Amino acid sequence: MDFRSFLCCTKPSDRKEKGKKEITWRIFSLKELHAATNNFNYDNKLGEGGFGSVYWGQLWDGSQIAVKRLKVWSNKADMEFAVEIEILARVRHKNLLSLRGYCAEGQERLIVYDYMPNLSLLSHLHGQSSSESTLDWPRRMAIAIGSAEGIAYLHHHATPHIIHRNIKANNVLLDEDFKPLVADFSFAKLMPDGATHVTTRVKGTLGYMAPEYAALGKASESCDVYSFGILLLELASGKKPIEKINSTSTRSIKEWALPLVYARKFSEIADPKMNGTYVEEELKRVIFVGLICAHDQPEKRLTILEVVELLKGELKEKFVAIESDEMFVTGRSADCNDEASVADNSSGFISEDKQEQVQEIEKAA
Ligand SMILES: Nc1ncnc2c1ncn2[C@@H]1O[C@H](COP(=O)(O)OP(=O)(O)OP(=O)(O)O)[C@@H](O)[C@H]1O
Repeated sequence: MDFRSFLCCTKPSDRKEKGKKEITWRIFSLKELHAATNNFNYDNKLGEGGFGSVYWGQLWDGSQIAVKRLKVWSNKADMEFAVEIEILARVRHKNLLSLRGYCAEGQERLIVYDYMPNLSLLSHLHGQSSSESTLDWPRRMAIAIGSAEGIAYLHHHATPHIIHRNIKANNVLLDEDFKPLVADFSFAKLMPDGATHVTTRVKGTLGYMAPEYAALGKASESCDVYSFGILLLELASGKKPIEKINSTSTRSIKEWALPLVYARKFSEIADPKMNGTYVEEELKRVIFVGLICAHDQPEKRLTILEVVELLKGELKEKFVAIESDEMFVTGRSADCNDEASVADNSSGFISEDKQEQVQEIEKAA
């Protein structure tokens, strides 16, 4: 199917707010995007992902944009492009990076977003901005709550519900006030009404993938919750989801954090870059919620709505129950059995091509 037929129902939306008509996105010409990005100049390049490269640009009105340009055209890539546009055009929430527009001319496929001046959470935790200690504790809490609210919109308010399938620190972008915006819907799936999961070809990032999804391709909202749990642990500790401990083995963030939680040594989990300046109760909350979200058994995980409330300090009784969960009181829990310890992939990125053995069934349960 050509993307044009796929997008036949996706028109720039007119939203009436207080009598004002707001056009939320539009179609860009290739010429306009060439002009905005200085012909996709290398100096404008912000980074590269599975879909292609992302460039900074400026439009004639002075507004700054980020343009994602498809690497190599293929029918499959065209379809993924259409899926991302289709999903982006549906979502509008303060914590989701929305669509500014797209361009499809010849074999060129480009997606246009607002530029996020503070780039990704990854760059502040582990990348070029990490030495500047830009993330104090209040900022980390606001990022945790805001991104959970963005995901809650996808899981509970969008129609049909949407699973993101690639929640990770590179996909949480930060605006000028460090407000988080969940981005990158290239792997997202629309959940058929009433379905508990969809079985699909595995795509995602090692270290963030729920075990039942990595092994069986069973994707559901709770897979996003798992990934978000890993993200919470990363945000609290500044550690990467998977760490190389010697030339042959790796350790997941869960394997590292759980023994410290058994010993209730929360200060040893806290990111040293915060120099001890965090709210202990909140740190504990982020760690317990992160670990229970990243439980190997999907039924033990929380819903993202519960996550939002718990992070805000609500659902006190639920939190007491979480703290005394067997995961945190027994010795080494069987829960450390995630894909991280068996897989070592330097990019951490799983594309469909590397997973040809997993059959795409696309069947609603
Ligand atoms: N709107 C934006 N504003 C600022 N930077 C952005 C924007 N969108 C993407 N980027 C940056 O561009 C880079 C590439 O992003 P992209 O979403 O293509 O890939 P990724 O998330 O790094 O990897 P993957 O494709 O594996 O998910 C990232 O470093 C991201 O921080």
